[in-house]
Amino acid sequence: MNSVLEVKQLSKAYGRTDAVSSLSLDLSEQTIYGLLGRNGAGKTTLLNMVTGGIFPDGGEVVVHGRTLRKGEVPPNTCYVREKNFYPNGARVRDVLHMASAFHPNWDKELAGRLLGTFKLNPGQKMRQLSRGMEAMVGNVIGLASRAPLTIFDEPVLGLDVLMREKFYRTLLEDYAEHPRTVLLSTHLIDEIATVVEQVFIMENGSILMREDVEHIRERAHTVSGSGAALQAFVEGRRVIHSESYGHVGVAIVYGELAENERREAESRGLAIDGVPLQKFFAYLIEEGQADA
Ligand SMILES: Nc1ncnc2c1ncn2[C@@H]1O[C@H](COP(=O)(O)OP(=O)(O)OP(=O)(O)O)[C@@H](O)[C@H]1O
Repeated sequence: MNSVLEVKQLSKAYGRTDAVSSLSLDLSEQTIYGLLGRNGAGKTTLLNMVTGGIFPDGGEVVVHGRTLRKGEVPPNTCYVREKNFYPNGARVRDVLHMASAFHPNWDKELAGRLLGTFKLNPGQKMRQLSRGMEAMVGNVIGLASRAPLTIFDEPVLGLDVLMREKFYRTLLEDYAEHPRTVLLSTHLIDEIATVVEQVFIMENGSILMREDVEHIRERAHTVSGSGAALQAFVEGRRVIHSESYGHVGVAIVYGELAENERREAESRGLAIDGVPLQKFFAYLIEEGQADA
């Protein structure tokens, strides 16, 4: 598959803070990706460099095969920021109209329909919108742009559960008919687990893991039982996290478990369960910090 975005050894420091350090990643066409990381992990700094908002200290950004020059905004890309500044007095319809001028694939009919779906009044002034409604205007732009590379930074922040679900459902429906590359940056993995195909887990300005969501589900296990049996079972495996309560222990193990390995665990009185992705993500980051 063709590469839509290549980030090569990208770095950006603010004073002594390495917001992004020598980070590389690549996104292929027609795939939905998640960029996951806690507050301050460096996601927004990375996205700002990818979309030409800030210039890196080092490294390269290649969008649709072209290296971005200083100050250049990447072509065929829509970036829905977490925070936006709108002209004074601008109304929802004005903001959509402005956005339509930047995106050659803009679907006016879809934009109009989405305003209805998300209960937005086109005549309302932007500064009168709630935080969630303002985020939704950005999301309408991201969806209606149909840009070959569409990036959403924390798209559901400030939205209620119903609106979050509506946004994800609409994204998937539109993606099914108009596949493109979508990157969703968030700190809420469970919410996007059914939407994204691959995730990049970011911490301290670096990528800790790049993995298919399905693989994470298949490979992340909670193994629990007597401490001695658990100790023997996890020997040689990747243990992301472990806890013990007296003689009983719980370990989060990452890796494939064959049928005979499961049977072996059961015969030792160990129970094997899945791991909620948000928990896995938190443990992985803890492990990364312990290793650092
Ligand atoms: N303009 C700036 N000046 C100084 N430090 C900054 C600036 N922007 C970001 N940083 C620092 O760089 C690091 C990464 O911040 P960044 O906003 O990229 O993280 P993030 O993953 O997007 O976090 P969040 O989810 O909270 O938005 C943080 O330590 C932050 O304090």
